[in-house]
Amino acid sequence: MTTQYDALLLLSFGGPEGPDDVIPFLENVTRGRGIPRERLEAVGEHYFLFGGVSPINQQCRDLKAAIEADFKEHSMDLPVYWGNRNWTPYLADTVRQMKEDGVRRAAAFVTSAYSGYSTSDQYVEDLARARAEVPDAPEIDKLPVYCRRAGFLAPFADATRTALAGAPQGTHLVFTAHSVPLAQPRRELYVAELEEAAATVADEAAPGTPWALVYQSRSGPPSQPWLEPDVCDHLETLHGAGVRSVVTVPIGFVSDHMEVKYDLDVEAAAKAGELGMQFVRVTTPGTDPRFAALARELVTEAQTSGERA
Ligand SMILES: CC1=C(CCC(=O)O)c2cc3nc(cc4[nH]c(cc5[nH]c(cc1n2)c(C)c5CCC(=O)O)c(CCC(=O)O)c4C)C(CCC(=O)O)=C3C
Ligand SMILES: [Fe+2]
Repeated sequence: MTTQYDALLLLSFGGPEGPDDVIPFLENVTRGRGIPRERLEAVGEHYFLFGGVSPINQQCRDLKAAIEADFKEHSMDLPVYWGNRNWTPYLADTVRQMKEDGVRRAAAFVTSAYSGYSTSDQYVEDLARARAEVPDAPEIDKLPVYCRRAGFLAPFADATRTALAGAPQGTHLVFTAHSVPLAQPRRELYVAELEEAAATVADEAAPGTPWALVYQSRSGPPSQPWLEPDVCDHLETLHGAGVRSVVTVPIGFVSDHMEVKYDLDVEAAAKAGELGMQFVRVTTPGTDPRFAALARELVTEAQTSGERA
């Protein structure tokens, strides 16, 4: 079976772009999800610390431009659209625009590499909901998860190798991903894919270097169990074991958005500082040309195999 796509949709999370956006954005993210008010207020402060601007939207604009440049270079003649779950440009508005432009069948490249509810299934639900709002909406297939692909892993491996080259003997690698509730559907697969990705990057960057996969950015009520250990607790454990230097690899993310810039660069870095540990955080794939090219590879493969997520 072959599928012909006539557009690529970059599908992302969305983030506020000014102080007045912060609270409405957080309300969009947490609607009906039982996140305690105190947690919302605390996370609001993370955004206000950065002027109410999340880096994620500009990162999406930059990735879209990188994908367009890659398409052009490889004579791939597909328009690229961008829509978000939680902030403008809202997905439904993008789908409406695609429909008006005559798009019939699009492939969606999601800014998350893994299987699981938050990382994959929720984006599929977003697509269905947005399409339901638009009469005669184009078909939109989510492209397969890409956590095993070189276009995603090689930029991490290179950045990790470089960071380790400047770090002292005895440095540990700390891979981080967004925590999710233990009860979340498909949590086991999410964890298994993260473990595999971390092992691959550790092995490519520095075989034999001690590493662990830990979690960050937990929310939800304290009574609800989420994936652990938290990165800050892990730093304490390492410190107790005599480790004095870590290189942190945010393997669960594709760009240096707020969960990276605050939860790692501010919070975890401060924790390491208190403990007297050296803390280096490596960059995510972002607009690495190999990552931009991955969108084209996945579209091309989907067109020839008909494989979908
Ligand atoms: C697995 C996962 C990813 C990785 C996959 C992916 O990248 O999509 C991710 C990414 C992101 N999460 C982000 C922001 C937030 N996530 C929240 C809340 C939650 N995240 C969850 C999971 C994940 N989240 C979950 C289970 C919740 C609880 C509520 C719910 O069940 O949905 C909240 C509410 C406040 C709080 O409690 O933290 C905020 C503000 C941003 C934007 C950053 C920016 O602005 O730059 C990004 C990229
Ligand atoms: Fe999140």
